[in-house]
Amino acid sequence: MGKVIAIVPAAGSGSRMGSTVKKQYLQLVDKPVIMHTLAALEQCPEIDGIVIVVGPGEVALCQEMIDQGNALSKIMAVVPGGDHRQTSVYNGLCALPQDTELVLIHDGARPLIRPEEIAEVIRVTREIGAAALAVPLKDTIKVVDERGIVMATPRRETLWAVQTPQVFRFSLIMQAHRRALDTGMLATDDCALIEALGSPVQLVAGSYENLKITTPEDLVLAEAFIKRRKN
Ligand SMILES: Nc1ccn([C@@H]2O[C@H](COP(=O)(O)OP(=O)(O)OP(=O)(O)O)[C@@H](O)[C@H]2O)c(=O)n1
Ligand SMILES: C[C@](O)(CO)[C@H](O)COP(=O)(O)O
Repeated sequence: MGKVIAIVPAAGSGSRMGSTVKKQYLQLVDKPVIMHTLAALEQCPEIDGIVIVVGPGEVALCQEMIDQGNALSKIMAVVPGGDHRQTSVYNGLCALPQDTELVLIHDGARPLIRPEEIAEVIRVTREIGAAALAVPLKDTIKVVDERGIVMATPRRETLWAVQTPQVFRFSLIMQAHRRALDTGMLATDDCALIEALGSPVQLVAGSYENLKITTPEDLVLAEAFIKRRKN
């Protein structure tokens, strides 16, 4: 069997957080957000290596942070990202070794992922080729026009909020990204690129705790979840 390598896109600007320090480097209880994320990936026995994608000017800073947090032995490379999440992931894909079998993509800004959830998505990907963690939506969703007038109310039972990790066979995700480059498709997650190929993506029920740190209130929630886990 080939290797399972994680790509951690962490090159975003965090505009919705509105803080001077980028959200992936903000302190969350005992360490920066990104270090929580890396620790969970490190602890998952199914993962063989980790490639981190950071802002073009942050490679040295990130490398230094990793060297200081000396419990991280799986980091293979820190590479510069691009203007969009999709470009950052593609840069990570281009840095993977040839013997990679499965690629696991996990947002640097999702620090509450659990090693056992990661392992389950990997297990399902071995059967299907593409899988992602997700949760059923709790709210009723409205589709609106540009004035905010409601156009439709989709049936909630059909709606899931997709998270990361998203895991793919290496050849499949490479094909999907290259096709997106050719067609100019830009998506906010990697599953959408697989869907565009017409290939199946299996969702795996995850946890509402695996939130993405996006706006300031997410930090309050994440801190509460971490403290509850410590107790
Ligand atoms: N050019 C980009 C944009 C995003 N990301 C990463 O993709 C993940 C999810 O993106 P998001 O939460 O949207 O992060 P930002 O783009 O940083 O946030 P915002 O949209 O608020 O600016 C984050 O770990 C982020 O660092 C990335 O690697 N490269
Ligand atoms: C990939 C993702 O985490 C799935 O929820 C998300 O789409 C990435 O960030 P964004 O906030 O949607 O741009």
